[in-house]
Amino acid sequence: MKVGFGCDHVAIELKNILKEHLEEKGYECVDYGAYDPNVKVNYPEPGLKVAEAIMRGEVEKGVLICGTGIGISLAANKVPGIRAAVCSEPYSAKLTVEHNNANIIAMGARVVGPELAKMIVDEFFGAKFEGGRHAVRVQMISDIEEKYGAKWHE
Ligand SMILES: O=C(CO)[C@H](O)[C@H](O)[C@H](O)COP(=O)(O)O
Repeated sequence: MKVGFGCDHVAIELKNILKEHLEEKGYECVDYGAYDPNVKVNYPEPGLKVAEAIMRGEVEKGVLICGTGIGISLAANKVPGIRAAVCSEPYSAKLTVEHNNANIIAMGARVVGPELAKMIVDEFFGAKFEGGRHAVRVQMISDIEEKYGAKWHE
């Protein structure tokens, strides 16, 4: 599976740790920045890049990291079809795939340490969407996007 990574300048170290962690497990990781901790990057930029990469089919899922994981996920979720979930523990990371069919996991470099972050991504990428009643609810989220005229386009 190809995974897109994005972060702002405060989360580069954790991004690199998680990239290496997933690459050791056989995932192909595509890095959409930020790259240099000394160059400030506004979190909506990487959030948008990874979200659009998923919608274009360049990568299958994404990992987004900023100080809290919140801002970067808010940006990504503005792209129709994106379901980015901020998780600070593994249980939610598993359930957000099983129940919400999340395609991006977001977390905060100022919130979780590297070992917990690895557990979070392991649960996220190891989980499978359960469909059934959950598919009805995920479709309702898509219906809200459509109600307000949000449609994915290049
Ligand atoms: O988590 C955040 C946004 O959702 C943090 O506010 C940013 O990552 C952080 O603020 C960026 O670092 P800065 O030095 O405060 O610009």
